[in-house]
Amino acid sequence: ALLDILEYPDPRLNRPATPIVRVNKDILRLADDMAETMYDAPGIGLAAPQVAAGQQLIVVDISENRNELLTLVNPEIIEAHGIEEMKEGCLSVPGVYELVQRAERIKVRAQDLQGKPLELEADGLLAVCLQHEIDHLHGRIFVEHLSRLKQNLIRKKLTKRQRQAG
Ligand SMILES: O=C(O)C[C@@H](Cc1ccccc1)C(=O)SCC(=O)c1ccccc1
Ligand SMILES: [Zn+2]
Repeated sequence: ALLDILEYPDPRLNRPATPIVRVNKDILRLADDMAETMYDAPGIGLAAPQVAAGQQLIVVDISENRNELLTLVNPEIIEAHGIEEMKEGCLSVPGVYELVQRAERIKVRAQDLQGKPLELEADGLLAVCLQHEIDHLHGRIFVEHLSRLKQNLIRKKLTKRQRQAG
């Protein structure tokens, strides 16, 4: 099912997600709904806090044909190297695209939906997207990497937009 994506500055976006102890059918359903919601948005990633779910679960698909879904349970960055800048967007901050500095290459440890441990190395867009999604699990939005001034402008713009939307 399509889920509602929370919009900045919703306080639920700043709440750290809790680790998933056991992947049960509710988590499987959430992962499925998150993937459907990501493809529909469209986006290249989505984190559970963005759909008001407080679990450590993210979905990512940066493929051209939108058919290489990556679902990560309790993901954590265990290695980070270099620095790169990339323009980022966020489904919770519609219409805002800003340059953000992140690690150029990372190693991520997680579990898959069968609860099996997995480790993956990433660079380029996948590394940026994984860092962006894992930030969401810690209650961090990409705009928080920007200047205070920019954050205030974005907050004003979005709250005005939300008022108009009624
Ligand atoms: O809010 C999110 O987590 C989704 C976000 C992920 C992301 C985008 C760019 C850099 C880092 C992380 C998005 O997918 S925003 C939409 C977007 O960037 C996009 C949408 C369709 C095709 C390609 C990109
Ligand atoms: Zn985001």
